[in-house]
Amino acid sequence: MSTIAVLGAGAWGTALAALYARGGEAVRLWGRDAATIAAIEARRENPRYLPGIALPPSIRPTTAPAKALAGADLVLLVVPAQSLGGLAADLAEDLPAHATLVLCAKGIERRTGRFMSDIVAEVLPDRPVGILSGPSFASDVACGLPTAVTVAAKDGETADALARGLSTESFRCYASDDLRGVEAGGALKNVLALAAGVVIGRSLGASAQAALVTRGFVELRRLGEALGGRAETLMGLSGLGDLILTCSSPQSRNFAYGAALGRGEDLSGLKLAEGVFTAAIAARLARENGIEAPIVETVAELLSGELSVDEAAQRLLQRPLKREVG
Ligand SMILES: NC(=O)C1=CN([C@@H]2O[C@H](COP(=O)(O)OP(=O)(O)OC[C@H]3O[C@@H](n4cnc5c(N)ncnc54)[C@H](OP(=O)(O)O)[C@@H]3O)[C@@H](O)[C@H]2O)C=CC1
Ligand SMILES: O=C(CO)COP(=O)(O)O
Repeated sequence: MSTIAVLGAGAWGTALAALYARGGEAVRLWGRDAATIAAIEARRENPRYLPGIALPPSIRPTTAPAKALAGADLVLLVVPAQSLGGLAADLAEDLPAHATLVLCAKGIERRTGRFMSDIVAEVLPDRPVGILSGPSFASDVACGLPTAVTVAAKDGETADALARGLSTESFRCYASDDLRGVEAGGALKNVLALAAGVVIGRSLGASAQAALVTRGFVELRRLGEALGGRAETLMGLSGLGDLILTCSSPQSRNFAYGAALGRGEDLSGLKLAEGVFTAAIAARLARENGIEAPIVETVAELLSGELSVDEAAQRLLQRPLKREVG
């Protein structure tokens, strides 16, 4: 049995806590919001982020990071990408010496262009670090529905050990030593899910959706490779797999955000959509690396208000014709 500290009591942190508690691990769930933690303690439910899903009674919720971390073998960091640096710095002194960190956010730090593993390597150097990414909606996982994801680390043995430790009967983890490929896939698919949502929200049709997702995947692969990932990783669960999931389901918050944008609705009060924070920095990284990424760039300009939805669609349709491959 492992002792697992899950840091971040949002939808994904709560779902992972439920998954591993059900699997018989000792799970502590840390959240900064006292009301949410009190509700989990009292009602075995996270009413704010996973309403209606019963949580195992063995989860130990807390607002004290030191309590969550004491004796932990695995520490799952499950806060939004833009908050990871601050949280990692705050934890430094309470982290058990032997604990392996598993980074679960999907994004790129918008101010610096750092990936999640870069942030943690700077703030907590010399720590074993893994990335967990792949098609996995929190509510599915929290309910025990099956899926498969990728767990990556810099070296294959650490990745293998993490994949064994993090797999359960319903949650199948494949190991990878392509850390950058896995984190790039997870971050970039969110930007493309926004675009797919816009297509559906603006009623441009299922054909346009399929065309956009396919050309979006070309961009994900090109940019992911330019940033150091491997093509086969980007074609795996954390790239193509998660792209298929989030570009086709309104259950995806990124897709739902894009759909609301496409319908011209008020966007305030929507749930976390990581692609909103990643789009501009992904577009910048593409430009800096000489990568053609018109969909990513268009999403960034749409979000910044430089383009309207119809102008964005026209811009993509009116690009010069070219060969499909090459
Ligand atoms: N939901 C999903 O299906 C999946 C999500 N992910 C990824 O996991 C990450 C987290 O997403 P998710 O849990 O869904 O997001 P939610 O919006 O559901 O929850 C975010 C949680 O992080 C907390 N938080 C935010 N900022 C900080 C901070 N500075 N310090 C401490 N806690 C903080 C929030 O606390 P508070 O309530 O106090 O604001 C909240 O508990 C994202 O990168 C997402 O892409 C990955 C796979 C699946
Ligand atoms: O990453 C996810 C599923 O794999 C969750 O996607 P959303 O953040 O778009 O809801």
